[in-house]
Amino acid sequence: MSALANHAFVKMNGLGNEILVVDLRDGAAAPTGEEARAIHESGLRFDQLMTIEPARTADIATRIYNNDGSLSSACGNGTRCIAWLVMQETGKNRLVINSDAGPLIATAGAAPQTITVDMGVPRFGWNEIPLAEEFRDTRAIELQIGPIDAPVLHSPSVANVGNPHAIFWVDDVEVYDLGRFGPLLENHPIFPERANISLAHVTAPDALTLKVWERGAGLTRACGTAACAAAVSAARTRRTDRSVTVTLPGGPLHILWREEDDHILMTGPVETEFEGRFDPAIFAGSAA
Ligand SMILES: N[C@H](CCC[C@H](N)C(=O)O)C(=O)O
Repeated sequence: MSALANHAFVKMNGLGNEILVVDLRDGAAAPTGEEARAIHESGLRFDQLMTIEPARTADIATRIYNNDGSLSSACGNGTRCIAWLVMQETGKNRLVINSDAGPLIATAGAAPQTITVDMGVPRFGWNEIPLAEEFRDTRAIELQIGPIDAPVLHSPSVANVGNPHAIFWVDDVEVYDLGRFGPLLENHPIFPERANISLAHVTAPDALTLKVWERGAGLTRACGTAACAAAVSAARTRRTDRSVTVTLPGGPLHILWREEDDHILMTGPVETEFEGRFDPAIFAGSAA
């Protein structure tokens, strides 16, 4: 029987990005990808499942599962959610969180239930995204979708902010069928680790609108790492300044790509929805 049978969880969201938090500081084993997918498919739906785990060299550690069971090294909205929970429990207003993308610093925001996370430094090298072949200028790579002579989407910027992202620059995020193009681009052979796919519409030097097809999760109401990737790509292609408000379907995030050290600071809200325990029947079919 799975170690998660009857285990507690907290359902949260960050701007509507659905996050299921599982606190494993009681020593319970982390779920397998198959178990994470089984939880989602049981009807307890999420975009990402995030664990809270003990850490020797940080306040906590976390593991991030997409709802298809794949692991991600970064999740901005989910990191705000787990940081907020631990801050409520400990009274701390600053936490160090060990993630597969490295240590993240979370601090309590000025407004209630807002958190700022230092998401680290973006990487732009073709082999850091990663891409399957060399591209010297990752501000616009040769990738398009649609007829060769009249591509629907083309020349995306790519960035890695703990996970791989491709951002297509458009004049209206709603006129493209991202639900149809997203999986084709997510799984394109140019992305050996797949990629998160965004449509970005720059509306002012300090503002852009974003719509995201997430790797391993599909269309979501918000994606923190996509907001970070789009903000730094907009700045490096001189479309915006380094401090922008990114408006997603679920609402706005503020992103600052700090000049002095190139760290990305993401600020946004968290919301707690409900708590529960996993029905053992969820895991009946999984190998564990
Ligand atoms: N929703 C998350 C991103 C999850 C990324 C995941 N889709 C992947 O990279 O595989 C966020 O707020 O950053």
